[in-house]
Amino acid sequence: MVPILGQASRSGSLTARTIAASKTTASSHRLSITSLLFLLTIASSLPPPSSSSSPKPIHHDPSKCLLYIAESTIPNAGIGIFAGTDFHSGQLIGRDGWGDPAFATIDINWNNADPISGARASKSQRDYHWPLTNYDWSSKSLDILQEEGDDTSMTVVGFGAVPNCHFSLLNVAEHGVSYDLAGLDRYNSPGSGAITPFVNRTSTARHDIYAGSELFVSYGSAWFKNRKSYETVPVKESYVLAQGFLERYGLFLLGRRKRSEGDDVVEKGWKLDLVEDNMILKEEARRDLWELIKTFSYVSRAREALPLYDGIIRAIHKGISAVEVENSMRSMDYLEQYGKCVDNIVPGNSTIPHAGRGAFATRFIPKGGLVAPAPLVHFADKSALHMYNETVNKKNKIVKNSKELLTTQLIRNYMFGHPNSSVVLLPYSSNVAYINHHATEFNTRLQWASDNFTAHNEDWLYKDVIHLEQQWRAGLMLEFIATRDIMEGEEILIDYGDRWQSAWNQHIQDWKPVDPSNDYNNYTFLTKMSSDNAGNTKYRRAELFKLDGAPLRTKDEQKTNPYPRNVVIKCRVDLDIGIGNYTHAPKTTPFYRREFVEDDLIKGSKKSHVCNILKRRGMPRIAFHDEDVDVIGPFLYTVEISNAKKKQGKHTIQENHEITGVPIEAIDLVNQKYTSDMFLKSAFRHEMGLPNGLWPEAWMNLTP
Ligand SMILES: C[S@@+](CC[C@H](N)C(=O)[O-])C[C@H]1O[C@@H](n2cnc3c(N)ncnc32)[C@H](O)[C@@H]1O
Repeated sequence: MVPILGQASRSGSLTARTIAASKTTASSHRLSITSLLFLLTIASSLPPPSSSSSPKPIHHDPSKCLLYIAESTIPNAGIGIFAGTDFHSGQLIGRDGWGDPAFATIDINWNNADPISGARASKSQRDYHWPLTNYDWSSKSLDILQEEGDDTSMTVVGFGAVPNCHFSLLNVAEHGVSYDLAGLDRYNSPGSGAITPFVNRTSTARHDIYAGSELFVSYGSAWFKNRKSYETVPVKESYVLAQGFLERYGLFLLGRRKRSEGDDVVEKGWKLDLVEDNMILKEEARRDLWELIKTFSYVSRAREALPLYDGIIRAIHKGISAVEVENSMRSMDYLEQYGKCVDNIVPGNSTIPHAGRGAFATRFIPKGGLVAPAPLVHFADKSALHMYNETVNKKNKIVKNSKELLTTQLIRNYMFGHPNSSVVLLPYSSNVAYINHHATEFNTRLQWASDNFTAHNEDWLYKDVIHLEQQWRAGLMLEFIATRDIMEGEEILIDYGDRWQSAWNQHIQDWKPVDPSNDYNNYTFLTKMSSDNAGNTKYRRAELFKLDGAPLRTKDEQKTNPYPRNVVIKCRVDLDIGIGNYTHAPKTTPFYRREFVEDDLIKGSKKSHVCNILKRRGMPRIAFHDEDVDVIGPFLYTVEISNAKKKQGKHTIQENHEITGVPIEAIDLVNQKYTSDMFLKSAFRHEMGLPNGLWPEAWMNLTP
């Protein structure tokens, strides 16, 4: 993912009203600045651009390579991802089993803070090199209920990282992740805590997609609005404004521009008159005018959304997105010649003990063939991945203890590195993160991208680490190549190298399962949690209390039969339902009581609140006559949510809620921060190695 780049310059802040009254000498070849300003500001809020609809039937052909990476159709946007066949509306993008993993990075600013003052590093100031800044997702956006740490950011490789965002062409919808430990348990596997449990993030087609189309996902308008260097990139509303502008421009070309409010000159069918002979400006003048509009120094997102000159009339007739779609397709010949297939592997359960998941071939791959491309995000300084214990500084502030390095972020296990180099590399295309190691029975090897592919700057391999540090955009690529014929269904394996193998051997030797009768001391390595653990009984993974089908315990029952301290109860309810706006901040905390409604589940999926269970009631017995069994229906719960904070204008309002009739689907038991397996002291951490001779000499800046 390298988002669309807009022009960086911006000047002035002209408002529509102040200049809309300017008169335009439309017949004149030379345009005055006021007429230009008029044109620049007549944008109005007409309906959004209509999407193109093609009569061509959709034909999904799973025998083809379903997805390619290739140079994006957006200028300067690096690589993008393209459909290799048609996809029906709603269809999974990829094939069965396809789903991307997400990696939680924890307290990255705190861990990179100044060790003396405790001043946190800031991502936006980029005072440490954290190139995933532009790839991070919030836990909420991935439907994750369990916050792993105080400040968690999620990196999603594959569809969370490769596709670009183009708000008028969004054709792919992304979904939440699942939580799944792949059977690696702290009580039975040395692999526990070494792999990510956040997996299977799927993507589906928002509408029918034709082969050759570039795929676009939404980063959300806020992504662009929060980043200075993207201040001119069009967001959703920019296309509405630009389309409105075009409609008025079309009238202007016919000499029928609106003179004042209420002047109804937009008669039906006027667009049919938009032919050369009817236009009041000659072709050359129209071209100059458009050139002026597109290059005038007043830059805005809406202006950047306007089409190029050749697309104006089509955009007026069919909508801007219809024109953009035409420009965002690549031919199959192009994709086969210049693209790289990312559909040769899918995730599955690994054949290797304790490894978790692996990657499996979807088709026969001949010896020497491309298994998968691996575009890379480079980290110039791997110490950014360090995680420290805490200490108290002179000002009584909890800061990192830079002398007590505890471990490194989990994502390190998914990176390539070298002990003599501060550089580490994260492959970010789909499914390559799942490729496991075998020292002898590997069937795949790595090489640098060989054909000057757009995503790979070979010269970076010969430049030093300082040069790499200055590059904030991804620009390197490895390729996974078959070392022998690989059959459909075989697990893809590479050799991570001798150092990785020795580290794993040592880990297996040292590893001991957690003692289930006394593991509260083990469940986190951070002393910041230890006061919370004091006197606690034991740890049991939260979700298990729901899976075993037992009714959830009420607050009263928990007095004698408590859940372990690592368990947090969360309710998915929408606290706005039935509550209007406040005209002023209330003096006492308002209390609301109501019955659970279906809308809670729909809207509440992203609104999850820590809650208490007050009461439980069983549903009447239900008889399934066809199966001739009686079953007890699920329980319904009364829950309380205390001191829920709500922002309204400049006020922060606290409310208390009691909601009755809450079904089990809306109640989640999640693990408290810092208590999941990735925080085990014993969890394995080691980067993967590249084959001898592949790691660039120019990056060897450390002595081991
Ligand atoms: C790049 S990831 C591979 C995908 C990973 N298996 C998963 O489920 O997400 C590398 C990690 O997988 C596990 N792994 C890979 N090869 C392994 C092997 N041969 N034996 C045990 N664990 C392995 C280790 O935890 C390693 O740190």
